[in-house]
Amino acid sequence: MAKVFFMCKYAILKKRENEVHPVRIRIVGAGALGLLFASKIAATAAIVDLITHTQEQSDLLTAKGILAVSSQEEIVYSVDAFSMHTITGAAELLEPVDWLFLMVKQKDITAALLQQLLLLVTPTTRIVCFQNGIGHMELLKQHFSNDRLYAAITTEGALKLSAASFRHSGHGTTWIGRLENMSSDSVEWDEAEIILQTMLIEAGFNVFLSKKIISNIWNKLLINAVINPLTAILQIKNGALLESLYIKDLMSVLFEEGCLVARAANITIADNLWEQLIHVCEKTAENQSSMLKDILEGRTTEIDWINGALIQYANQYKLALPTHQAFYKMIKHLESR
Ligand SMILES: NC(=O)C1=CN([C@@H]2O[C@H](COP(=O)(O)OP(=O)(O)OC[C@H]3O[C@@H](n4cnc5c(N)ncnc54)[C@H](OP(=O)(O)O)[C@@H]3O)[C@@H](O)[C@H]2O)C=CC1
Ligand SMILES: CC(C)(CO)C(=O)C(=O)O
Repeated sequence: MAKVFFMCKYAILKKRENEVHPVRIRIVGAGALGLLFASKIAATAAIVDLITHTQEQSDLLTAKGILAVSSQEEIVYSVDAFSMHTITGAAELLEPVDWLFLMVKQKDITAALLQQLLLLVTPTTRIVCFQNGIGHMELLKQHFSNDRLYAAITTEGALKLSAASFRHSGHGTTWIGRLENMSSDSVEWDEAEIILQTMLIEAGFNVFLSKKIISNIWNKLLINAVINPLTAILQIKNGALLESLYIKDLMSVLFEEGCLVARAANITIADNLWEQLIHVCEKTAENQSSMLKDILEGRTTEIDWINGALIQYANQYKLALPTHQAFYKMIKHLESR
């Protein structure tokens, strides 16, 4: 039987005694990624709270903590959790935070959520968006200035098992970067950014600060735009994509069409991006992609922000993306069943 450990606030508070100002993090979205980051951060000297969608989930998390499940052990992390609906009526009761991590899906970034976010931050809170795909940062920019907006790209893998438990399905790397333009030689990371990176490394994440986050976002987008729709339509795990020459041909066509758009948008594509794509399939061979999971569980997918977004850019540049168009329509059909 797996061993169960309890990480309680008492131990964490004791650890904080000598600290001048522990970094404060607020995580919006207590799904797979939110539970992973909240639990690992809760085990450091940082202070973290979680904003859930429902009252039921915040009550459960407050009472029982987050259960991190692995094949060797189960660990319970105690966290503060509040539901979005309760706190928007009494946001002044929340502690101010240094960083807000936005960990909802693309479809959840609605006008209402953006209004609610305004209540969860102070003018100095910086916001980091972890979504796969593109389109979300444009929405965020309508409400927050560029100098406090960050994007993150992560290859961590997390699976939500229940409202208060998750499995860390794959260790990866996370790149965090300011949205405002940074020329590669003139960058000095400020103290808050270094503190955040140090804390996340202490929490067990492999984290880099990136001067080219837009290019990181697009490079991951080009990978997701191949793996996600193919695995979702064929209903196979990521590794199985590499087992057929026919599928590899399709991967290559999707990849080349995606690169066409990225080049038109002036994005730097990594020289070895195709090799990276193959490596992702190998490294996550046993995983179901997020799009396959969404389809199997009857949820809408992030296709509109992945292949759909590429198609929109292509229209703007008058480029044809017939294969992405076809896959987009097939996923939309599967979503509508
Ligand atoms: N999981 C992973 O391994 C990775 C995920 N990502 C990206 O991270 C993002 C999140 O993914 P993931 O964690 O898997 O998704 P999940 O669906 O597991 O989590 C999203 C969470 O956001 C909550 N939510 C939705 N709307 C609101 C709201 N208005 N207020 C508060 N909470 C809300 C949902 O609550 P409810 O379900 O109750 O509606 C849900 O708990 C996605 O864009 C994904 O592409 C990137 C890399 C890896
Ligand atoms: C990289 C990949 C394809 C891993 O499954 C992913 O990000 C996803 O499933 O959305």
